[in-house]
Amino acid sequence: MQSASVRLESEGCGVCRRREASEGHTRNRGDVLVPDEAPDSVLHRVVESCTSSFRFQPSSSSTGCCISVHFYKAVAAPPVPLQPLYDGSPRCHVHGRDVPYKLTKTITSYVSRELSFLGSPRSGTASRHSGSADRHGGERQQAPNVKALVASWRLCHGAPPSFDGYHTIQQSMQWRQGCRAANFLEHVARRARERHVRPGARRCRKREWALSERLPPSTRPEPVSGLPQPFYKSSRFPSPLSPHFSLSNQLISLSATMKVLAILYDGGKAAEEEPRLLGTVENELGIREFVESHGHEYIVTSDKEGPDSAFHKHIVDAEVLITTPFHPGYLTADLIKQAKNLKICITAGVGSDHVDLDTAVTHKIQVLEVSGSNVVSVAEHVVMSILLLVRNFVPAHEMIERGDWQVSQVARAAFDLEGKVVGTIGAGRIGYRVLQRLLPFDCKELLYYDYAALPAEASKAVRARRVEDLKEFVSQCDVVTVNCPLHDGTRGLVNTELLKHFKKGAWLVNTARGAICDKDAVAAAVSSGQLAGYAGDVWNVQPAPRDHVWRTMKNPLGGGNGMVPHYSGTTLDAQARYANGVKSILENYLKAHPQEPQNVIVGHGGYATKAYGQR
Ligand SMILES: NC(=O)c1ccc[n+]([C@@H]2O[C@H](COP(=O)([O-])OP(=O)(O)OC[C@H]3O[C@@H](n4cnc5c(N)ncnc54)[C@H](O)[C@@H]3O)[C@@H](O)[C@H]2O)c1
Repeated sequence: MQSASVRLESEGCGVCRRREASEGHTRNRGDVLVPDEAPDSVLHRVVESCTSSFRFQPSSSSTGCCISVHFYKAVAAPPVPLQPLYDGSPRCHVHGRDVPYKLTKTITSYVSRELSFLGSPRSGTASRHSGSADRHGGERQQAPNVKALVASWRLCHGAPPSFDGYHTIQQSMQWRQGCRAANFLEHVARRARERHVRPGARRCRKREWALSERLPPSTRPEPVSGLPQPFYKSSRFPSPLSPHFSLSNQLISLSATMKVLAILYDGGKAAEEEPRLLGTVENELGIREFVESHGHEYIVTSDKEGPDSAFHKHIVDAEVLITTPFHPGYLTADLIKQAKNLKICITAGVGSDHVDLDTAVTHKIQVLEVSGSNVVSVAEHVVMSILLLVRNFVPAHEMIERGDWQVSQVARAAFDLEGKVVGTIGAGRIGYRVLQRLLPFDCKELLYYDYAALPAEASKAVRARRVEDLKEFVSQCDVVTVNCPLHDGTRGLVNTELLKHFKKGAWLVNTARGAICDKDAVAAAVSSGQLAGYAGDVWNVQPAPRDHVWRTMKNPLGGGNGMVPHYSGTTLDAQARYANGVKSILENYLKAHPQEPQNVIVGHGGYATKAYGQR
């Protein structure tokens, strides 16, 4: 028996091919058989679908994309087995990177499905144009060619092929990222959409796109026995039995709309006047056009508290969540459980403690932040806060505003930073930059407490000494600055007990996270004079309630408060950096490119950093 075959072959781009040739590696390929007795219309339909969707001509290949499609008539007698389309591992190398490879399989399964649903040659089912009655009416059996496909797949794989379209599509939605082929699919979808919104523009698939958009659920036929249910049940995809089903529709669906939800802070008039306030609801991180040009929905809100909030409402079907530490949308374990589509959380800034990271790990949700985007901004703020506390700046300025002039009143609590011992809890990106910036002040000593020791060269460069015991560390410092992330090991770290070990009259600066310091313990220590002052911009709840004790606490001399709203890491310079960073993380996600390793807090199913607790 002669067979017509459709061969889907992963051809690879020039870079991949050269690399693979040098490694002696051959690409995997997949053949889908069209039995010889299949009516020409079936083959015609497949070829037409593939050519229109992939825009490859029969027997042609392309190096513009990692997928090419070959059509040919095989003369070999069956069984011409289905070649494994991928090697069992869901990954391959593209441009030397480890990226998902499953997409080729997905395409093959679509083609298989096209074939199988177009009908059994024996039952004489129909061509594209004549077959709608056939596809809708009467009972259909699983087509013999499906069985043949399953059987030959079994021969090759020892397992049946996945005809479970739902499963495959779901997965390919994930695999889309990083796979060069996915770019192509997105391109196809985008072109289709563009054409749709520009009626009359060139000959196009506008009709198909419009139909798939309009297809009401009721037009989807009931499941057919013997075929997997989930595929039919998926509301995203028209049934293959529908007259509107086509490979190209499926491909468009593949890159269908996802919801990107951003929780940002209200910028009000300031944001209207200053477009560089990118982290605001008004200016939307400057990525609306980018997100929407990819056909995705972009929801931006500041309404984040309580079950009726926009955050709680939209998180249920959002695929991407963007939050900012300056106005954090708290993604609790409960919310994660409700967020069935959620794949990736992006922190517009640094510090992802507003996400329940352990639950994100178990739900395989990636958590990324724009590492380094505002570390200089914060380090500068830390140095400023140390100086304003040590030099008693705030009461001096308030005196001037009041119209008073009493030098002794403020000078009695003012000191030089020179000759003091300053220590940082956490010597990561920010902590280390603080040490670097303190170097010219000729402090008596610079100390750090961190479970990860600095490399010898790095600690030598800032002349910092590591102290391994926290109580011992604080007891040696005149100034303590907190620069570690908030996690189980640091929540409430600076509490009544630890404060007893501070030098009497020490200064404490915390720009890391409010909850690292016990609110009431700190307020008590400031008012008793155990701490000469406390400064920072982070609060245990944000926005801080009007009556938060840290707003008004004072030391016995009426000073010692350097609190400001959470803004040290959101200078206009920092906003430009983290908005860009969010965009490039999103871009990588959409294109399935690997993320920058330093941005990954939780990767696929595991922590990618050691900064959030010793593991
Ligand atoms: N106020 C702001 O605007 C702002 C902006 C950016 C970052 N931050 C906060 O600063 C934190 C640090 O940022 P980074 O970029 O320096 O992070 P980083 O990951 O570079 O450094 C964190 C350091 O803390 C250390 N650490 C973790 N747990 C510790 C513990 N229990 N004791 C001692 N050290 C510990 C880690 O080992 C690491 O060296 C962020 O997690 C965030 O919470 C605040």
